[in-house]
Amino acid sequence: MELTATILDLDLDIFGIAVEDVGKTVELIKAKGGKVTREPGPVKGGSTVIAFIEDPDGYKFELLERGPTPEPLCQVMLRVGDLDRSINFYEKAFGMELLRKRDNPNYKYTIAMMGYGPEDKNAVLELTYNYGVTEYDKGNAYAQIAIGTDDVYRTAEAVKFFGGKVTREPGPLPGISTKITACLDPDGWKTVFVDNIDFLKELE
Ligand SMILES: C[C@@H](O)C(=O)SC[C@H](NC(=O)CC[C@H](N)C(=O)O)C(=O)NCC(=O)O
Repeated sequence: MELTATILDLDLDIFGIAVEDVGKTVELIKAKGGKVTREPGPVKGGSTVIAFIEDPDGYKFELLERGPTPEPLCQVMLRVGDLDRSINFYEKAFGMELLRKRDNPNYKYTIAMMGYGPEDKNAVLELTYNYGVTEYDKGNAYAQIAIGTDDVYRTAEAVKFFGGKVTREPGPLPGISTKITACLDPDGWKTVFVDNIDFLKELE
């Protein structure tokens, strides 16, 4: 079995990109030789027009039809094995808000949108629970999301307290002194937290 294909065919996350016309975007992608894996049309069980595409490495992107937005990279979808456990973790340890929850019994899944502000203006995490599926293979291609924090030390404490695993203790990165910490959520999905002020200094 070919390893890379196996990993990328598994249940890796999907990045969501908001575009104003999914049909036109898909035409452009096809014209440039890109791969479209799901043609434009309403999402099953809903009305939002979506399409799926893959980049040359096999990462999946969902195009979602929306009005203009300051943040087109609008979602990262993570499949989780226990939705309430994940909602609780992202609320308490990461300080996110449950923006909405939608059950789709016809297609046997429930999603919970988690974020730091409304979905039309901020990138959000889309936690997906497939009925009866409690574990996923993660492969070794996808790495992490990064989130800014005002205090990496307190963040790491909160992560430990609410059931996450700190994989990189908080502190400065050798060489550039930006403070970071890294952790796994209860499903093993990784996040790196970066000190907000240190990060801005890196951009100077
Ligand atoms: C608009 C917003 O609600 C969506 O795009 S949901 C997309 C939908 N998600 C799922 O089906 C999640 C469950 C699935 N079993 C999984 O694990 O990915 C989706 O992908 N729909 C596909 C379609 O063709 O409509």
